[in-house]
Amino acid sequence: MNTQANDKLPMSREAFEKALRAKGDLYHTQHPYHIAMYNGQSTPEQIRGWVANRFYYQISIPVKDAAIMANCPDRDVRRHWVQRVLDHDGYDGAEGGIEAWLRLGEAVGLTREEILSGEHVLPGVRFAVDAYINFARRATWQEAASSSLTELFAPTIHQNRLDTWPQHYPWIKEEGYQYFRNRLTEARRDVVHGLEITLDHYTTREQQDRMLEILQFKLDVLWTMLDAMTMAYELERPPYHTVTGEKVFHKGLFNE
Ligand SMILES: O=C(O)c1cc(C(=O)O)c2c(n1)C(=O)C(=O)c1cc(C(=O)O)[nH]c1-2
Repeated sequence: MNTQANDKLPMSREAFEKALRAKGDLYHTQHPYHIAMYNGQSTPEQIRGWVANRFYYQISIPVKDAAIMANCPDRDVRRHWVQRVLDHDGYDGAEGGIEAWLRLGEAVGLTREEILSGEHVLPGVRFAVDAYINFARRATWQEAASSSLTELFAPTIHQNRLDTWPQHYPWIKEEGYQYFRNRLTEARRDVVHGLEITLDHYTTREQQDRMLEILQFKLDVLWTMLDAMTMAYELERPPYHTVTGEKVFHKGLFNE
């Protein structure tokens, strides 16, 4: 049997979806920074560092989604996709995810001003998030859309936080948890649409393999953000720590 030729056969829709879901093994749920957070081993400073840094991801998501729409000539897709921007930015009658994240920030003891200033955002986090935005700007809309599919694995991580954080961190105010609650339904809905686009679009084996690389790229973005936070808040080696304790790293250049 010529296995090489067989290797090139496209995966069925089911097999392709299974291969995508298998990437969940590499989701940032497995990162030691996250493991520490839901095992109750994180200090308030580590939680605050995570919330302040993740804010940069939160404000970048709608920019990324608007970039996807800007490249998409399909009106039906845009009608669906625009909901993601509204989910984060909010609209009349709905405060949106960015506002909910700011409340999470306040609930863990940060001020709105310090979150909004971006002063805590580490260069490694910025570069990782910017890579995601830039990918969405340059890729085809289908490729950019499918890169959101790490969201397949996100409801578990949000639920996990809701299940474990209140017991471990009684000092976090209850109103901070609304973001995670909202995402349980929003992410599940996003995934249905993202998966439909992805399973329809990648039909040759070569394309399917490329899509798995795209998903790996996105996993790399998420993992790298936590690596930067590990250096700063666990190993206490933030950038320039050999020179100064000041947060001298750049801010205010992009997306702010
Ligand atoms: O807290 C998390 O672990 C997590 C992960 C992800 C993800 O997998 O990219 C998203 C979110 N949260 C999230 O809240 C969110 O709105 C979101 C949008 C997207 C995306 O790629 O379009 N990912 C994520």
